[in-house]
Amino acid sequence: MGVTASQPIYAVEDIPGKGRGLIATKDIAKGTRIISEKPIVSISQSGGNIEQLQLSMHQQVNSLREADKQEFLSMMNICPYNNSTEEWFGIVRTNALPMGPDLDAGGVFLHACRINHACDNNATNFWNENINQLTIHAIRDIRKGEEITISYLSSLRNRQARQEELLKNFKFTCSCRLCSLPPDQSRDRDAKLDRIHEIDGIIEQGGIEALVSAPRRMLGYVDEQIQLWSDMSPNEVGLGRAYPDAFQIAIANGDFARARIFAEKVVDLYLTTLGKDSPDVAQYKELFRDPTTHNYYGISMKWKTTVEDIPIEFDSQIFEGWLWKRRKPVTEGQLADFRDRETFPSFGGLPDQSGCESDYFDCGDIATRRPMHHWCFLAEVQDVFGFSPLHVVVKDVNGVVLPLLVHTSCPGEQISPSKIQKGYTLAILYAVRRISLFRKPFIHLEKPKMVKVGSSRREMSPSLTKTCRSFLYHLTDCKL
Ligand SMILES: C[S@@+](CC[C@H](N)C(=O)[O-])C[C@H]1O[C@@H](n2cnc3c(N)ncnc32)[C@H](O)[C@@H]1O
Repeated sequence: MGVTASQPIYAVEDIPGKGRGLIATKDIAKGTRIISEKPIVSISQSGGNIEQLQLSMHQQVNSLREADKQEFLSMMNICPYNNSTEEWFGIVRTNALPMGPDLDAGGVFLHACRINHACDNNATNFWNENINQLTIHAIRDIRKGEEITISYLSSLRNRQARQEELLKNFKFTCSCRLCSLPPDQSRDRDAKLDRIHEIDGIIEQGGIEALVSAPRRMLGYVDEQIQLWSDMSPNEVGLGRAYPDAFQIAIANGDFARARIFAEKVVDLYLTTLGKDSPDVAQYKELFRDPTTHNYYGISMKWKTTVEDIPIEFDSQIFEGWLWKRRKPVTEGQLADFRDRETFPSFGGLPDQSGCESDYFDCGDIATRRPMHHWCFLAEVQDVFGFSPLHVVVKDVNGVVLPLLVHTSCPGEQISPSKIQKGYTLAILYAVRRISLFRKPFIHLEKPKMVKVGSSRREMSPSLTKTCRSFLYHLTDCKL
């Protein structure tokens, strides 16, 4: 992978209905670098107003070697013009590919700009900052005689959105394999692409905050995106966006093990699409070696793991389940697992009252939100100070001792004093943590029935009382 072709492996030819284009003159293996090229003309968005950009372009074109100038002038122009400056500007506008450190510049490349668009492109373009050149890599095996194509789109959307973007920006109607699918197949694909796009929006909107407040949900979204891509056809560029998201979710929560695996996947993908001399490959190789060097590391340590936590003997389905933290299907009557900190969170792991998205509720609105799964705060009672509201000192599942108030909205249904004693186990279903600056941490409950107390005197109750046991069955059996 990342191989550079030693001789040209393509020829520029006339392509019916598209002007000119690039045709493979040999079989090209996936990952091959087809082109590596410097621009002959470039303009940057930060290079001033339109007159200044036109002047710069004029000077660059006029200083080209005659052969290059003729080649530039033979390039396609989809913009109307009244004079040579406007004509040349139109050529740049039609052909420029993104380049520069922040991709805020556009460059005209003699070879790469002859490549036509396809929504199911077999090659991809990237600006490589290390070698200061634009690269084109094969993202699929390309057969001799096949046209080499890239994507002109900002992202792969549904057919209508793609057609609109291409017509608006490049003045053509795409008739690639994807755009020519029969309506039913196209509808099915479009629904998947719409969902991928929707998830992109959710992840972008959620920002760093959601990576920490709802990491499991966010990881689930990326998992869904990757499954959608695999259902269609593997899309190196789409996956190249999804895996870095998964990496960030893992490392923002201290999950070294998963972060390392995601970093490795990014390296594999980038080797194919960008090549081994790309700065992005170097960056993710370093993150694979030590994920903790990422600046998100340590924002939360909720999922703290080490490299030893990477499972080695699982079959691939179990491994994928572990990697994406997929919820295991529960069978009726199955007891909840005490070691599962999502089902039995510590006090610090409970959802808080803030309106933000969390892994626990279906939406951020306190009035209407519903639990997305079952969870239970378990704690051993260390001391009892009062009953209205319940005021106790407890030790949570992490062994943290803390004073705790349990408020309920129904004063008539307070927990009976006789039910709570030192050494008993307190179990609160769907507990929500509240912390205020001047008060003790507390848990507010809408329904006192959500509190159960067991008389186990053992540390953290593998032998809960019958009440608690049925309560735990309840955790896995009841429908939300
Ligand atoms: C950067 S140029 C590509 C090279 C160009 N075909 C040439 O002859 O120099 C972009 C223009 O090529 C044409 N083009 C690219 N992909 C196409 C496609 N799939 N179908 C039809 N025209 C296409 C459009 O006119 C578009 O504005």
